[in-house]
Amino acid sequence: MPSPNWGGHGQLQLALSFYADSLGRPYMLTATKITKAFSHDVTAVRAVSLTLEPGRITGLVGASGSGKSTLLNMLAGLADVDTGEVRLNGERVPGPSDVLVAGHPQIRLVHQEYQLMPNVTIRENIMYAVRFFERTYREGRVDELLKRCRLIDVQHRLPRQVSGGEKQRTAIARAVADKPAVLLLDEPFSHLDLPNRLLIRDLLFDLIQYDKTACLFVTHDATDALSIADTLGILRDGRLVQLGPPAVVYSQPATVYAARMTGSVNILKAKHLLSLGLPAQQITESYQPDALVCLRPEHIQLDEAGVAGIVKAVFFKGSHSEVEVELSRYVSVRLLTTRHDVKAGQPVGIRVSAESVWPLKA
Ligand SMILES: Nc1ncnc2c1ncn2[C@@H]1O[C@H](COP(=O)(O)OP(=O)(O)OP(=O)(O)O)[C@@H](O)[C@H]1O
Repeated sequence: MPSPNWGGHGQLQLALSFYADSLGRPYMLTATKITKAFSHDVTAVRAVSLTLEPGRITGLVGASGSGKSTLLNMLAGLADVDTGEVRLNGERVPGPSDVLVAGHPQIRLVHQEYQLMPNVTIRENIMYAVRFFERTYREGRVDELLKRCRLIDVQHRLPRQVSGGEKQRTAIARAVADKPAVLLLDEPFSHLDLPNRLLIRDLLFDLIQYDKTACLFVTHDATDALSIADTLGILRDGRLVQLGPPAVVYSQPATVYAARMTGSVNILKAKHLLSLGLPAQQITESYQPDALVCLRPEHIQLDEAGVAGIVKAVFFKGSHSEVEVELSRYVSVRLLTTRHDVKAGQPVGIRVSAESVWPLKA
């Protein structure tokens, strides 16, 4: 049982405070219609509402400038909201203009630049977060985190003497060291090579499940969000345009932007579905001719008996290839195949099922 050196907290209350409020309810962060403008023509976040639940991961995907960092800062109590509110288990999270020291003790934000203390070791950086706890617990917790974050071999080095991935893992270890209720991460996977991305993804998943932290991370690349998040949000121009389970957002994107932000996609006018061999009656009954629809590449198959086209390009992706097929002067589509014998210029046939076509808003 951990017991920090500050007075006033009974041990039971402290133990509860790691996972729940004083009534024993698990921590939940809610944002209700929060908005932030920097000037009359720059509104970075517009009426965003979301809930972060214990042990669950929410990923927010948005292009550069879509308001991700501003949103994180408001959720962490590091920026004032103009309108709306952020609450942790019903209690308002104050902004910097309401308190002397900005930030909430139960909410941690890991920045893109890691913000490690440059002149102390990796171990001491993590230790700092649990400096108020008694020595035995403190040492044990740091050892545990060094092990889980695979930092044991570099623990006595300074931040400048370790790799980007090791710095990122140190920043995460430091942020979760005293088991905050909420962990917010700004682009945790950027600037990292694939092995490090996978390591951090697995590490986060593990830490959040284990400590029942409510987690939100923002990214401009949906690949990681799709694989780790329980809920996926799409942010555009400060607005949350879609929020739901990753599989739903991926297969039923609300808008063209949501479709493009979540992976490779074919976006067509409904009238061009005729070139894909879909029945004319079904198309005219379901869509206006110029309505936009989308079709993921994996839902188009190569099939000799299908609609004829010519391969324009083949992009090798390791486990599969993405193949661009021209079907007419106006219509080309991308499809996925595990075949390695497909070459540019080759005539092929393709097949699509009508159920995999999804209508989009512009
Ligand atoms: N301090 C500020 N003053 C004025 N405008 C700002 C300020 N901070 C951010 N902005 C503007 O608000 C908008 C959202 O910025 P924000 O940094 O939140 O986006 P982001 O999605 O995190 O971008 P990136 O992925 O490039 O980091 C942008 O148009 C940005 O130029």
